[in-house]
Amino acid sequence: MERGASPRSVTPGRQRWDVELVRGRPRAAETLAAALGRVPGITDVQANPVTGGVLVRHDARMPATDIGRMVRTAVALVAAGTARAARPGPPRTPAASPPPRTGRGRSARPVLAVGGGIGCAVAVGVALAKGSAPSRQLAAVGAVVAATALVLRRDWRRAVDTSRDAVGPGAGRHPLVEIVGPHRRRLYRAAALSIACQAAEMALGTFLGWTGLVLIKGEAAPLARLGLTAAGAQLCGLAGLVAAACAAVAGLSYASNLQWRRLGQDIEHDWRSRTYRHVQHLAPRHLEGERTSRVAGTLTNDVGQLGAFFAGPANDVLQLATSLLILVPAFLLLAPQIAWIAFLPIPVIAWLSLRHQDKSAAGYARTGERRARLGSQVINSLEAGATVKSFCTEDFEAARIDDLSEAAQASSRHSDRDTTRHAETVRACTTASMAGTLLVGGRAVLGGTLRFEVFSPLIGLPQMLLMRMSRLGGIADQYQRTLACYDRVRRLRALPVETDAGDGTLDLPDVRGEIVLDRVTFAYPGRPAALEDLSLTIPAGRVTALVGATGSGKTSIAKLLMRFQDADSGRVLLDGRDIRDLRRRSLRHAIGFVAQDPFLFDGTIADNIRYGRFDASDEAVVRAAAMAEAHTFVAALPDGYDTLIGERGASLSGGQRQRIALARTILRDSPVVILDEATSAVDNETEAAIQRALRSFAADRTMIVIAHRLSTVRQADRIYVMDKGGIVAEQGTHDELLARHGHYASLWQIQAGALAV
Ligand SMILES: Nc1ncnc2c1ncn2[C@@H]1O[C@H](COP(=O)(O)OP(=O)(O)OP(=O)(O)O)[C@@H](O)[C@H]1O
Repeated sequence: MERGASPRSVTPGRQRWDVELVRGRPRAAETLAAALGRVPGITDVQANPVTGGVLVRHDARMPATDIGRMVRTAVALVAAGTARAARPGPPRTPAASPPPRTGRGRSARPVLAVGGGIGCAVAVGVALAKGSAPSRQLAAVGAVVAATALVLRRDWRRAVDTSRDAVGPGAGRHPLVEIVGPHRRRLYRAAALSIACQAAEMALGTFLGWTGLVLIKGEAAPLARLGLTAAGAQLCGLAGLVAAACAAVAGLSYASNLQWRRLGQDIEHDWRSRTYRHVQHLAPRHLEGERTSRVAGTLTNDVGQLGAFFAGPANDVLQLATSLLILVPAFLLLAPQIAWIAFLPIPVIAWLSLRHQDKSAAGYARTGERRARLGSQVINSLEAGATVKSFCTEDFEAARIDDLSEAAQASSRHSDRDTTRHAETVRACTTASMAGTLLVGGRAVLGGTLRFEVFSPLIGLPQMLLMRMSRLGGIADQYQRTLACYDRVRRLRALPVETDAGDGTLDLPDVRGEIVLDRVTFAYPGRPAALEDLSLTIPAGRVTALVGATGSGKTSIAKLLMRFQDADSGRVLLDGRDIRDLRRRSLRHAIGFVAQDPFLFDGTIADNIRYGRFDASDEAVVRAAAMAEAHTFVAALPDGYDTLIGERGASLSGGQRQRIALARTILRDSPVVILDEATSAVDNETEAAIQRALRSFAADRTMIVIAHRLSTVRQADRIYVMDKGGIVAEQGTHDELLARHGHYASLWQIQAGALAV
């Protein structure tokens, strides 16, 4: 690895890099992306601060080594800039400085914080050295509280700042506030119940302490003050109070746990639905760069973690805070001389937890990334089961998973070591504080400055608190995981959805279906042009065929018509209207499309044919199936149209799948139909039958047939023969093209077997 940047994959026009510098640093990621984006020939740069991955798309004609050099130079420059920014020194140039914040400048904050901290420390020092006993104790506890507040405030602000640096919805608010979103009411309800439960638990602890006092000293003073003077009466009274407190704790704990869990589930459901809806509306080009399993991982695991944090650790934090709010005043009031030692570990633990969080952030991001890669490979290998078996590469695949699993395990091992060390340090702090409270409190009791009856009930309470605090390590861990997951969710939601510049609609019965490509040039990011200055006309109500060399841009034309992609220059017109002036939904309703590799859903055959026209009658389904030559084989199945076909239609043959997909498009009855190699997997005889059936279907609509098998397009009204680089080499009817003795004619001869004779 060179200066923290190493190439992960290099393909023509595209390189993926792992850049340590940007991991966990959104600003550095943005700067690097902006710097590289300005390099001529680089068309697109995406730098992911969560994973440290940098995707560079560039002109495929540029040598990969040049791009590599530029990436390394840019990383070195950004690293130098980051180091300069981190050092105190001359102010940065305005271009490199972050935008000014509102109110007091950001740079003033540390100075104020340090100034304030020094001021507080001096005040505390003076009070401790010169003050009276109560003021000394107050100052000590005040220092503990102030230190805790400073540490927590720093973390809160940092999370908000990171959020502000980020892109997408919710940027600028604390992630936890953003995660709760519209469920604040339930959060408040759950919090109120938790607080009440905590108070009941404290009361129970106090009553148990008093019971001990009655047994040891014969009476508990607070009860005597209430009129219960006899030990027996006090014990009976205490039994009642303990029973009531127990019932209250049980009831409140049940209700609050239920509320927290419901909150977790609501958050999970809400984020999953919203994010999934967003993903459904993403522009296809944005999803092409993402691995499906990675997106699925975000929608399941990451979103699950958002809910899980509120179902568990958030409740723990609140209980801890409530305990503190009750105990700090109680101690200050009743036993100020031991308050500082009882609460001393709080800022220490808070600081340790946040330092752990700093250290573990990159680790979690790395582990998440490696797990995503592992998950993706597992799914890929399973889906490629037949290929793997036919190539006898089971061992190779197993070794591949082994390696990825090992890498994921190694990075979690590292994080686990840190997490365990942190948890144990926290436990050591809490135990030390417990011992310290006992010793200092015990000395105060022996010295007569603290009454035993006060010390006795109080001693159990901080223990309860400290036990809870020992969980702070785990809570910080969960918090960190949640932030990492939230970041991934937010990045997914920041990908742009399809928007409509125009708001034109189409009245389907009025669509004639004339399509014109007017000097269209189109290139996939970082690739040479797939279509170059292409002009062609597809007449309305006719069958037009696109044939020609593989990779000559036939499918790309279909994608432009459907607006899965947009032309870089030139226009695509439908009935004389630029399709960019139309609403996408309206345009897509007007076009039926059978893709080269059609997707069938896990469900019945009827469900799949009905997909997109869910209200179609059974008769209409059967008619469409008959037209696609599917009815005979479907009717022969034991369950007919109710046959379950498995994931992606796994229990059907390739040709059967194609016919179901064709029936689905026929049922949709759109005025324009594009068949992209729609019958490539069916035998010649069946295809001829489909052609005959489609003739009546095509009578009043525009059909575009993309095919390699020329017999499929023989009857077309016009045939365009495409050549590499998306240009039209020849055009005409089948007979006209044969008469030209050009490319089409030789293709026909090859396919007809004439040359073989
Ligand atoms: N998603 C993509 N990203 C980058 N390049 C792509 C993408 N899809 C297609 N291409 C490239 O665009 C060019 C045209 O591809 P297209 O699929 O339109 O060709 P085609 O004529 O339909 O090929 P075939 O007959 O093999 O289906 C090819 O060079 C291909 O590699």
